Amino acid sequence: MSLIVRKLSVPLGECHIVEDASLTVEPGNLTGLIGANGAGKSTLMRAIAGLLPDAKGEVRLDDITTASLTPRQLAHRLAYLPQGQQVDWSLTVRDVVGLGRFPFQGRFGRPSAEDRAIVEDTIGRLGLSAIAERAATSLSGGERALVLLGRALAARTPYLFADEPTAALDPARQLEVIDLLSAEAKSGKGILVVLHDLNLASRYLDQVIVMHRGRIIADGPPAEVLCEDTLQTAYGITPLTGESDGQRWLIPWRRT
Ligand SMILES: Nc1ncnc2c1ncn2[C@@H]1O[C@H](COP(=O)(O)OP(=O)(O)OP(=O)(O)O)[C@@H](O)[C@H]1O
Repeated sequence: MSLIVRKLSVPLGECHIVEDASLTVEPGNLTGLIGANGAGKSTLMRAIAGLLPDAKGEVRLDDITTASLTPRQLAHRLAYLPQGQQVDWSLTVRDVVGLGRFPFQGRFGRPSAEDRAIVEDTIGRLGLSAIAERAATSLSGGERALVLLGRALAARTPYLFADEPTAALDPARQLEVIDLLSAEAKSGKGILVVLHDLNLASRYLDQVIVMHRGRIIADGPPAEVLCEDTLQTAYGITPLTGESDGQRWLIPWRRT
């Protein structure tokens, strides 16, 4: 059981934004997609999530081709947190998190007791209880990012995609969210996250996939993949690395 992507390409006119991408997201693993701005990470994630009809290639979710699933069937298996999403709806924080349960309700169905319990649990885990009744449009950037992550988590799908879930967060919240995603993975979910923070990638990811100009140039455990050569190709940087508490840390040190 896993999410397997084979030779996925996203055409744009005569060229490709993503070309021949093959990867596997294993349940139990926190898998990261990294690479420079414009490398194709969000496009690849959106294509895997079935949001780009022009994409070519195959995506199999636990041995089922996603092309054969209805949007609702796919939403039962995969939740997707887009990059930097705004909230324009006049809903409370609790309502926005509750939208994550929508695919599990009938057309005119009301949230079940289980739906409500999952929403409260998600709000609690993300530390949002104190603002649960606030209008979502009144939130700070970091609060909004947590609420939208809550919506994706509340779906409780076996696979979760999150595009830069830590980008708007302060350092403590970044650690909190990556710890939470790590715990979700350990509980058996297959999680794919886009990250720009190489230190979080080095310390927390089980598997790192590096993109460069629309192609995957490396895929493996952080200790192997986050090496000088790959980081130079991907970003044109030299890292500074070290070890603390048995974990390897890594910070971008100079441009090369
Ligand atoms: N509809 C489109 N039309 C033209 N160019 C596009 C379109 N969608 C994406 N691109 C281009 O494709 C490239 C990859 O975009 P993508 O958003 O996947 O990058 P990314 O790796 O997620 O970048 P970032 O780290 O900046 O979020 C970028 O150069 C982007 O401008």
